[in-house]
Amino acid sequence: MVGVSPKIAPSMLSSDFANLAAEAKRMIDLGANWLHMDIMDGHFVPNLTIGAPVIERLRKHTNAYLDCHLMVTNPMDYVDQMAKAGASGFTFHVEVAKENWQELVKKIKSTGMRPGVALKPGTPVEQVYPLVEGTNPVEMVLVMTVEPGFGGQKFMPNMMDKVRALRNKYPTLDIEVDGGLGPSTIDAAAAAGANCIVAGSSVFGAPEPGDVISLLRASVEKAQPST
Ligand SMILES: O=C(CO)[C@@H](O)[C@H](O)COP(=O)(O)O
Repeated sequence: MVGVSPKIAPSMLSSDFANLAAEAKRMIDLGANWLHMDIMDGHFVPNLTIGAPVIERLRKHTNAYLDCHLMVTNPMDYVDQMAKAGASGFTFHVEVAKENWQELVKKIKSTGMRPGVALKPGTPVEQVYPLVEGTNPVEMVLVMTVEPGFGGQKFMPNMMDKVRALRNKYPTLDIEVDGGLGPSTIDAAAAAGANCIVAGSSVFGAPEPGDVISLLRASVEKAQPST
């Protein structure tokens, strides 16, 4: 498989938010590629987390790629503030961008952030195809493997059909999976074709988080040799 490399992204939702800068450094020192930041507005999902002010403060402590997942009803309202705060990737949900995704992707790109699109478990994968194939395409698809909103939920193996369909169509696309990923579920996700792996509770809850990060990476490398 050419062009995709493993990106292991601990979900900072499971970190000690009171020590976010130290937690971010700890994850990068342990081998994480990205830091996954869950932005929730209490409306698109029934939970409220962090927003641009926290990204901005965290950015002062790390150069890491901040992979921001916007679980919000009005993603357009967040583009400028997230870019100014120092977000690296801006992934919005297709369910709330059916009308304006072209404008949204254009705006995200104009700020220098990398656009991605996410889909909830109940959303057919076909809905994201136009966003990957357009003249101004997204650069990542995030397949939710739990209902968005909370960490610590059970991985939904039937979402692997979506991952497989995307990988078959787009051999070099970054495909991210998020929700319930850990040592017991990574092989299914990697075999289906996911290369960007978000993992919260399995990493932060482990006695040796670095071992889990290494295991996740090894599984992706084994399933998808990148040369
Ligand atoms: O976006 C979300 C939840 O909505 C995720 O990023 C979770 O935070 C992943 O947590 P685990 O399922 O790995 O514990």
